[in-house]
Amino acid sequence: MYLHGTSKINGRGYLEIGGVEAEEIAMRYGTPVLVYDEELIRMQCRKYKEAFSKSGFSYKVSYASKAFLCKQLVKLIEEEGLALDVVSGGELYTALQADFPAERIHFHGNNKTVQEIQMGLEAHIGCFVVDNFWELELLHTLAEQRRQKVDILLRITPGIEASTHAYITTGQDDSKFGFSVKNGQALQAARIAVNQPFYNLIGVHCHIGSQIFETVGFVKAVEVMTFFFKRVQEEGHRMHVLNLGGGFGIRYNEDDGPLPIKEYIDAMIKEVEKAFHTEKDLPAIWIEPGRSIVGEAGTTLYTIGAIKEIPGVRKYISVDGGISDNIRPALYKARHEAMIANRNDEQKELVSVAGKCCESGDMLVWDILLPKVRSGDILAVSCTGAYTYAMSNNYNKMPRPAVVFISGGKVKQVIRRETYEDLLRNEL
Ligand SMILES: Cc1ncc(COP(=O)(O)O)c(C=O)c1O
Ligand SMILES: N[C@@H](CCCC[NH3+])C(=O)O
Repeated sequence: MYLHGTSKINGRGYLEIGGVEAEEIAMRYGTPVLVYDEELIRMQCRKYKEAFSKSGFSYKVSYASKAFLCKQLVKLIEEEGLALDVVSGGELYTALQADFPAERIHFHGNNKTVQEIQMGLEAHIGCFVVDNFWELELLHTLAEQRRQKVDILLRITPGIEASTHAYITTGQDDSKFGFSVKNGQALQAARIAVNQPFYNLIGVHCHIGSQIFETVGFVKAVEVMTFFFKRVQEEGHRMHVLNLGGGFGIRYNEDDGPLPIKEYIDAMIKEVEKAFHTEKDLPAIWIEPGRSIVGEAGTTLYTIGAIKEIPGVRKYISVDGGISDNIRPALYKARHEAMIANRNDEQKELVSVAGKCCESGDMLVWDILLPKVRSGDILAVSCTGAYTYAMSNNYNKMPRPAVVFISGGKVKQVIRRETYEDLLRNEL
């Protein structure tokens, strides 16, 4: 297993994260437990800021909170000086409960409800990213009722489709998100926005996809976005924000080849500079990474229970979690790496790791070489920091795991494990 951040194999041959043995964490908090390497999260935040600050460009780095959100993480993001991207009332509520400065929050989403918009208006968040004509009208009506002027970005579909490893430029935008540049709806939306008295159209936004390993898609997006940006300015309306979204890839397994953060940012900056002739015309670049801030920092620890061998077919080792705490392998065929945290025997055997949910598809890792395991061993699955807890569920009435942050040898529980009572909390 590739070791990220402060993870290492110690002298005993055991996995250590942030100076603490994984086995000790498992014993103290039970399993499954999601362990975050706090130093690695902070390092990722700083890498983004450094990439921009050295360029002299005006910028804003927002953490896309959909990847993982809890109050303690909000505090960390605040301390690191990042802004926050939310996509729902629940995410906004969490941020506000953790006292995140509202003016540093922007609100995404293709179907914000009246209640969610009201919440954002009441909190005086930094801006809304308006996604469609319905919202363009609704948000303005609600802002007008409150006599409150709001800053908005328009979410634009630049017509670039990003897949995991490659890019295909699509002729037409078939997406539930945003206004298409190609069919003219983006320009139509901009014209409406600039004529609305309670709107201040400060810029445009796009997001081309997630887990991207190349710069070419971002560069193409900048081409389309700067073209559109200038087109709106030609009509006499000045904007100053170009939000290019998130999507920067991470290393889940040996086949993944993400670029250093600086390379993505440099490529974007270079292309933006190309499009504007004078420095005073340059917009601020905003980005909103999620996965690359928290993904590699997360490791899930499980206890191995049943071991089943089908001679000549496969050996299954089952753990005390599964699709309820990490749906990514089942949903995207995502390949996470794993290791036995409390032993490092030389001799390895091929096994597959199964979850305990009642689905044949509840497999965490297929075909992996592990030391000969025993029931009670601790299995560590790496790179589980993004879109795992955030997408967790109570299928089979599985309680959600505990979450801990580790830094400098200190473990801090940030989310307690759900109890069976929690599972019935809302039942009448
Ligand atoms: C609008 C928007 N911004 C940011 C992100 C974060 O993307 P990632 O986690 O890949 O950085 C997403 C998710 O794909 C998104 O939809
Ligand atoms: N949830 C997905 C990515 C979605 C990104 C959000 N728009 C994942 O785990 O990879």
